[in-house]
Amino acid sequence: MKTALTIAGSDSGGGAGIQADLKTFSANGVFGMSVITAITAQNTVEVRSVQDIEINIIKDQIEAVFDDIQVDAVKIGMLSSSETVKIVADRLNHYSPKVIVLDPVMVSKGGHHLLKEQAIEALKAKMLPLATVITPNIPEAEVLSGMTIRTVEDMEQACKKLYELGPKAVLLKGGHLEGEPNDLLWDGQSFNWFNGRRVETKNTHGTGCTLSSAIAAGLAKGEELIEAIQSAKNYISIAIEHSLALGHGHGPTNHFYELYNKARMEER
Ligand SMILES: Nc1ncnc2c1ncn2[C@@H]1O[C@H](COP(=O)(O)OP(=O)(O)O)[C@@H](O)[C@H]1O
Ligand SMILES: Cc1ncc(COP(=O)(O)O)c(N)n1
Repeated sequence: MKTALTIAGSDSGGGAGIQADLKTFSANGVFGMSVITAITAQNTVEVRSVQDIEINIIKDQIEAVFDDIQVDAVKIGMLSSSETVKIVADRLNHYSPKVIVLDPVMVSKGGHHLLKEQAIEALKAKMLPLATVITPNIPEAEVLSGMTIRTVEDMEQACKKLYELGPKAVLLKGGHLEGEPNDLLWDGQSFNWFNGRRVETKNTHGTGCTLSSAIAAGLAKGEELIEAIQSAKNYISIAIEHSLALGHGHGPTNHFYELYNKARMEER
């Protein structure tokens, strides 16, 4: 079985972070492993508190996995501090996994900062150049590129600017713009659009985590980047369409809709 490792924060509410990543890996047929960088006390409404995990423990988790188990793809989410960015980058440089999908998580849907401002420069300098693909949303791409993004032309320009920072490809997610949620890929050669249909729902907690983990799962299975993104886009679209109205804020997506649906059909 192919494997994927998430290096990210824990979401007690279960919809984003490590929990979303492991559910996504499982739903997409790869064996999931995790390195926890921070623990968030979080639900669908808010992040109440955050404890960063000690740097040595982050290092030990990464080494424990890589020293023993084949890692077919790495997905990176919440990194929280510049110290965490640096140790993760250092260890990934050492083990050089074939695939690194970097979701440059910065702020939760409720507005809580999940990456300290002082860590943004370290993320740009140390992590972006290691990535097979980065998956920023519009606000994250604005911070990383230093430009405002309102139109399709802005999206194209931002992709090119982010590509200059060193990743092999940039997938800029259009979910935060008005209109259809279309995502744009730039791989230094050409643009590819992955189009979606907007679902009118507030239950979008963990959509970014889920998309990036699904891309990592596809790449772990040996799919080409475009194929992996297309199947991840199909997966997240279904997960949002059947999202769950749990909690009082932004509910989670439905990671196992297809499996539950198949099981129900077979029962009939
Ligand atoms: N309401 C929606 N309906 C359908 N797809 C959506 C919706 N909102 C976001 N998406 C898609 O979900 C994925 C995650 O995007 P986004 O919500 O922008 O990320 P993030 O969680 O990092 O802010 C993207 O493919 C985006 O186009
Ligand atoms: C621990 C953790 N990591 C990431 C996110 C971002 O979630 P989203 O995918 O909705 O941007 C989150 N809310 N909590």
